[in-house]
Amino acid sequence: MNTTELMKLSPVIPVIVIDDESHAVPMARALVAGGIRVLEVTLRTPSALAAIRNISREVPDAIVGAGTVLNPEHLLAAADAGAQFAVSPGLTQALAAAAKSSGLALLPGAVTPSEIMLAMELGFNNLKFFPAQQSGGVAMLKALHGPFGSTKFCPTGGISLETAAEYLALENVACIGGSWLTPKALMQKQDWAGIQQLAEQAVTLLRKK
Ligand SMILES: O=C(O)C(=O)C[C@H](O)[C@H](O)COP(=O)(O)O
Repeated sequence: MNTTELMKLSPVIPVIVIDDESHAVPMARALVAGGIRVLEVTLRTPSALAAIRNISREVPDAIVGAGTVLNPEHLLAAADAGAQFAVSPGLTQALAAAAKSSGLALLPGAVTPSEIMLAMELGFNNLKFFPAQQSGGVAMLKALHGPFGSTKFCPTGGISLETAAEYLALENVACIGGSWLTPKALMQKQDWAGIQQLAEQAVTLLRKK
């Protein structure tokens, strides 16, 4: 799995926070049943690595990766837990080197021209654009398309079902990320049918051209 393939698999990548390890597998099954296979579990909670491990073992149709990967230790722990990709909010040389040597696909974050140039220098042409809305959103991505015509972005941060289509219509946007598919309230209630419905709604409304 490389990031080009990954970004083609789903118009939207849910950004997931797992507070309770037991929620991971039923939540992943609900998203997959709703048509979303690529899942980003953020390493923000103590349950995250166990969640990745359990999803990768028990939900074979899911392609599970780790989000909030901030350093080589996170990346290696994610790979060890069975993550098939990693997403980071930014990029460092150490993280780039760890991704290269481990072979794990990394989607690193960049928003400014210099950050994008550095990422390209380190071998990354598929980037997360984070935080998307706060960094200038659609207008910023349109402006970046001029000098960086071959770079593809996955904007994430501040995007909702209402604004998602605007992003996906851009030539340099391959997919988007968002937390709205797994809201805390539904997770706490273990409302897996509700999460499946959110996934179905997103898939129906957001087919990438
Ligand atoms: O922790 C990370 O590395 C992240 O990926 C941050 C997420 O992209 C945003 O938290 C998602 O943004 P919202 O959809 O606005 O909630």
